[in-house]
Amino acid sequence: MSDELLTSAEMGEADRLTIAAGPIDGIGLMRRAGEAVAGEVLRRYPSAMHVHVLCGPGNNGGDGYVVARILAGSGVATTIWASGAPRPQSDAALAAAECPIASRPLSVFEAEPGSIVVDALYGAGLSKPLSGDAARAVGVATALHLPVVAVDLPSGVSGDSGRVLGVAFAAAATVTFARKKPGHLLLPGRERCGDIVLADIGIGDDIIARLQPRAVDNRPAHWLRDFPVPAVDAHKYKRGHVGVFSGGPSATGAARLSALAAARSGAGAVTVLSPGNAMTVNAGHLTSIMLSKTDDVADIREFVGERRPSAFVLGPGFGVGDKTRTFGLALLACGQAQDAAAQVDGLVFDADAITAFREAPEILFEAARRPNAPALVMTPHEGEFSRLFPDIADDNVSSKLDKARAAAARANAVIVYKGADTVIAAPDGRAAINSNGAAWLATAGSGDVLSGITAGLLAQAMPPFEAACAAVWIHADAGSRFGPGLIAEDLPLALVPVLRELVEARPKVPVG
Ligand SMILES: NC(=O)C1=CN([C@@H]2O[C@H](COP(=O)(O)OP(=O)(O)OC[C@H]3O[C@@H](n4cnc5c(N)ncnc54)[C@H](OP(=O)(O)O)[C@@H]3O)[C@@H](O)[C@H]2O)[C@@H](O)CC1
Ligand SMILES: Nc1ncnc2c1ncn2[C@@H]1O[C@H](COP(=O)(O)OP(=O)(O)O)[C@@H](O)[C@H]1O
Ligand SMILES: [K+]
Repeated sequence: MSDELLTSAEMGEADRLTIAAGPIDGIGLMRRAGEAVAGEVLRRYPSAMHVHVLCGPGNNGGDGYVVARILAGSGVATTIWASGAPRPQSDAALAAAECPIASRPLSVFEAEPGSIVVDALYGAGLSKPLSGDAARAVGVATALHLPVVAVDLPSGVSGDSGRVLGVAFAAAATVTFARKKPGHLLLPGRERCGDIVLADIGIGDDIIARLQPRAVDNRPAHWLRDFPVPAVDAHKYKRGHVGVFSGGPSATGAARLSALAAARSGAGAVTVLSPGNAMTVNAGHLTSIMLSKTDDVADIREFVGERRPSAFVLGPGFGVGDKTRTFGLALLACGQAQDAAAQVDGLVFDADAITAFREAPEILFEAARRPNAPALVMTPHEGEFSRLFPDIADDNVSSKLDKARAAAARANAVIVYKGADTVIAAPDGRAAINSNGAAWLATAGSGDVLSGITAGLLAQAMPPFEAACAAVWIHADAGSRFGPGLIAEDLPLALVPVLRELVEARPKVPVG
């Protein structure tokens, strides 16, 4: 599997372990890295007249000297612009010594329209914002609209966080090695990378496995084996029953969107739990989805005892107030009931169910930490995240990945930190970054659909982290396929072809 994401520290360790295991040494890895980049330049720009290779002082620059040697050897006019000499005896110094082209100082870098830039200034070792000659080089490339091929990362982009330190190149393509890094998927880094090419430079899967990376690029391979399909003897309640709480008479649509999505995702039964004063409105808009009057905690208990739901959605359109907190805490206490049948497997708290706890988040976290509490998945967008986790949100150094993980650990919940680069994190540190979305999903009610898909999968006994990862991927795939014109009402039906392909692919995934 090659979807693991490596931090720069993990990549350095992979490098070290590979060299220690032999037979490939540091300069060997560097030669392979440079060969991969040069190959990509020649493949993309076969008639390039002139390539400018910008080399930094570290190993990223070392890769650049290899690229320049190979391009020049292929007959391409190549100029090296160097920022500082490599450290003596380093692999980069060896690579520079093997390169027959004299370098010119980066401080006088100039280029002509139509030429190509290879950015080998800084990669995993980026330690501060780009300034001086490097920042000027970014300006030159940008002003002339020169295609840039970045080595490992566009200089200026942090591989761990995807942040831009100062300024950064906007590459047409980025060639990285062994595994992608979080900064290739997190924004704004993702946008600066262009096409990402993953090159095998001889760092084996066994080495990566020894590092036990905890973050992945969210793809079906990670959760498909847990993806539910109905058993031959299924009946509707065996497929899982989801309860979705509705808001008052003028705020019922969000719950219905969520309910429809839960049903499309395979829950055998879905009930909208409506306040008495919104029953008529809801009844007028529901067909296969059931409806039950729910005004207080006693109504919830009765529903749980009699109808045996396995998952709930609380929050979409529900309103922020005492009732939201009371309902949320009552749901989290479901596992504490004496009646074992009153066990609820999973809860999805979205929107108002998150905001409602902004003044006293600890009460929510404590309830979620209690033994036997149902598994909790929370799906905050950026605003909701900062209401529940203000200190984590305000941290200007941590990545979105780190933030989601910290929040998951604190809340004992799976956190789906939404956005164009949604991060899913579990309390145990596992995390995934989603990259198959599209901006078409930025439409009102889209998040309500996501919470419904998540609950639908939870109700079918999919484990919470996997259910959340699957829901995010499925939602994003449906939205990207639908494309222009998408509104949230379209999403439940747009799930159908996505689900069909997953079900068809499922048996091919090795179990174990
Ligand atoms: N690991 C592997 O498996 C493999 C790794 N490989 C390659 O190695 C790369 C990592 O190399 P690396 O560790 O030497 O770091 P690199 O990115 O060259 O930067 C360090 C130098 O830049 C300097 N510097 C940093 N930021 C700066 C700034 N803004 N402005 C000015 N200076 C700045 C920094 O200075 P310092 O922080 O020490 O002050 C230091 O001198 C990796 O991206 C990949 O391309 C491949 O060869 C294949 C195998
Ligand atoms: N630019 C984007 N690219 C990909 N996905 C996006 C983008 N903008 C929003 N989304 C996704 O759309 C959904 C919006 O959810 P949310 O903000 O809760 O909206 P609402 O409250 O209107 O339902 C989330 O799943 C989010 O990840
Ligand atoms: K670079």
